[in-house]
Amino acid sequence: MLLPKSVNKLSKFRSVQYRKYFSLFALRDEVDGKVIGGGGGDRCFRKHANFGNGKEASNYETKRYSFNRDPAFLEFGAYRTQNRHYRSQLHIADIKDKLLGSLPKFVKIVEVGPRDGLQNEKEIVPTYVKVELIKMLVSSGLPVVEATSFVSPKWVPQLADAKDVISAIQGIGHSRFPVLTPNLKGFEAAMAAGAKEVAIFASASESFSQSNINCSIEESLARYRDVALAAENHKIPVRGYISCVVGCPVEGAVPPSKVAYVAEELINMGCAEISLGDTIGVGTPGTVIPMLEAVLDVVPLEKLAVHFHDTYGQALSNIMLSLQMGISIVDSSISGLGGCPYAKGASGNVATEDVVYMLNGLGVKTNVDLRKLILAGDYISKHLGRPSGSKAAIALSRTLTNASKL
Ligand SMILES: CC(C)(COP(=O)([O-])OP(=O)([O-])OC[C@H]1O[C@@H](n2cnc3c(N)ncnc32)[C@H](O)[C@@H]1OP(=O)([O-])[O-])[C@@H](O)C(=O)NCCC(=O)NCCSC(=O)C[C@@](C)(O)CC(=O)[O-]
Repeated sequence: MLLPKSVNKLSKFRSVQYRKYFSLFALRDEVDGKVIGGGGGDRCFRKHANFGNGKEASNYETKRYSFNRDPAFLEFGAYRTQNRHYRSQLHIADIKDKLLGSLPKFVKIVEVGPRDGLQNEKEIVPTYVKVELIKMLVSSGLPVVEATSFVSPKWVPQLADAKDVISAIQGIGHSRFPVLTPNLKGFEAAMAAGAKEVAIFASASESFSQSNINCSIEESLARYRDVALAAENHKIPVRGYISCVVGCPVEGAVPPSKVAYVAEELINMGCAEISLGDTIGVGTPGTVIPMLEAVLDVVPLEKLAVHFHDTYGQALSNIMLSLQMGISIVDSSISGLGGCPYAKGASGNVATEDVVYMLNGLGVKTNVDLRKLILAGDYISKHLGRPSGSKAAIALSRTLTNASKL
């Protein structure tokens, strides 16, 4: 391959394949994901990062790189030694396009920490702490913060203050605050408290349905039809969850066809969105792909959300492949809080900070400010008296010297 010799020649390349090449080598700020540099290899990366920071690189090393200061052209750079000429390997862009070309440009993050994250906490978290957490999450730019559940306080004592939480967050920011409602009783209580969106939660596993909501899958679907109808009358959007989409703590592997069946029932009753929950975090890309394929056969892509727990450390890889399959709604929980009271051993959801960090690195927009997110995680982790479950938050808190001063 001949290296282009002039900017004019490069411009020709740029007009055709600029985006591809540029993002292949883009170096992004680790916190906000903004592009600060790029290049065709480690060395180009470093040099370009220097320019991105506004510093002139004037040492001998610099001269050995063939690159232009315009970030758009850097990817065409090459590294030469006396014996070898290292090229930018433009064909790698095809691989990148194959692997990442289908990623959505924007991902909507549904923060479930105040509900899914806290519902499993044994010590009751005071209402004011929940409200402050929600305010901090809203200020980070999260578009949806699932706030609480209107379930039986005997079943989930931690969320017995649902009414107070909802009334305290009325009018905060521009985020939406859906709440879980297992039946008409919960729906009516949610409406009375001022909730404007609800979520219903079915399961693809019979055993889990029994242990979580004390009824069979069919009974739950009948209840949810009533809730969905009531919501339609109130012009309230309904989200439908399906638990155990890959595995169940009692039954083991769950067939994708069963998930597809429940998903279609939920769609038919009017759910605006279906969130697929790997409740016990056993899924891997190998088991998640067939499940998503089965559901995509009956639910439009834009209505699907993924909800991965990170029990086996698989959540980010499962999210990545979901994005590659075109899904653009991802549930996550601040600091990786959570677990389900009716799924023993299930750990928290994937941490929101980790998801945002990954999406920033991929150049996928979320409109979420990772610094503010880290502050929210810091707040709740301190209250709970344990370290954050987010690896990105822990690592960044070290480098961002004092997170509370950001
Ligand atoms: C569904 C029920 C209520 C059935 O519970 P039940 O005991 O079968 O219901 P019941 O109708 O016989 O009522 C029993 C008592 O609960 C009351 N009750 C009944 N409904 C309500 C209500 N809405 N709000 C407040 N109180 C309620 C009702 O009034 C009665 O009170 P009593 O007469 O004994 O004083 C119960 O099983 C329940 O509340 N379960 C909720 C369990 C739960 O919240 N699980 C966690 C959420 S799901 C999840 O985390 C998974 C997900 C979504 O994140 C996705 C994933 O990761 O997989």
